Amino acid sequence: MHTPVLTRPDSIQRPLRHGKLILEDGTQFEGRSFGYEEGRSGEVVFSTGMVGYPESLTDASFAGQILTLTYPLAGNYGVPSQDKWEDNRIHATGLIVSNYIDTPSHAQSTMTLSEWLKQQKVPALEVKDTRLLTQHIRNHGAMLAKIVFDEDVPFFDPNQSNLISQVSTREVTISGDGPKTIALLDCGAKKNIVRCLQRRNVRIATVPWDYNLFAPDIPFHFDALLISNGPGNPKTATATIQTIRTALEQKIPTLGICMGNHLLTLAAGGDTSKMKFGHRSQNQPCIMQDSPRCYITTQNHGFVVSEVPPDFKPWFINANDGSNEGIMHVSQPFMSVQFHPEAAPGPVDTEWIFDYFLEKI
Ligand SMILES: NC(=O)CC[C@H](N)C(=O)O
Repeated sequence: MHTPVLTRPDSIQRPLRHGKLILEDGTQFEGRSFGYEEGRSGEVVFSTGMVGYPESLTDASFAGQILTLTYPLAGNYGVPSQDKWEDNRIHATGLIVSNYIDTPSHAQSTMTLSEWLKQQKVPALEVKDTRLLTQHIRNHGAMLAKIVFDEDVPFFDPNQSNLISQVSTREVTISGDGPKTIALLDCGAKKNIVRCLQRRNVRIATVPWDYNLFAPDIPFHFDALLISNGPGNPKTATATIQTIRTALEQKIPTLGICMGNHLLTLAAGGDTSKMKFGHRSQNQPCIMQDSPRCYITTQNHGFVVSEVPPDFKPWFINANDGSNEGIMHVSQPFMSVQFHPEAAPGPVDTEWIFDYFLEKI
């Protein structure tokens, strides 16, 4: 009887190339490379989500960050086609995993995670003990780090520069159709924000982070403002903060998402600060104020609202650590959330935030 011979794909027998993850306090992790082999530096962060590496890597909010996945397997469902990504490229600076799986199995997979990282020129290491790395970040706080191969690279602090200007769109784009128009201030917007709005029959004018929405000659009329997610330190986006301030003065309904929560806070006279190690996962519990409801949310942020602006009240509070998860004006339709109602990846339990906002317009 014929015995089938099972051959392992060539890619499994890939040559081993080692690299190091070096933290700013000198801690080092040896790792096996499965991405592009060039040194890079940024801030090392961890995400405790179990899925969603295609969405997270293409989320511009991760620009400047080396993303550590605590779920022990990565790569096992491959990489979907570009229309499923959150932007048309990988934004994360690097990727750290425990076990890389080079034999994906998924109906929508078009390539392996390793092939994708190499194509996109993003380094990645399999360091095995991602638990130790994560405990280290939790104990000592967020820190700078670099992935190095043969040549050393200097540390780079992404929170000192305006990263939003690097990832925002350069042009005005009109999409969707409906009686109302939302101006979307693109600070690095995930594509699922526009997809969620398009499903709700609104017209969307996506504009650059520093676009002057109040210039007399802008080519569209808008009824409301949406401020997107985005990378880095909110205090560097001074042009966006100024635009939001004018929108509030003109009583334009405004919704902020994640970076948008920070920028609305700063525009309205509140304050933001950096958290010890941030929230990155798809199961962050947020309690809606004045209600018994707790929502399970997707999050990815290192900054937080530390001072709610005058005439605003907290809208959501994190059930784990009591931090602010959203604000709402006491009388005007101005609101923002720290989590991602557009999910991608993660639960869609808070997509109603879009409906709630659209009702206010
Ligand atoms: N997802 C986001 O918009 C992140 C906001 C900001 N860059 C932070 O880290 O807090």
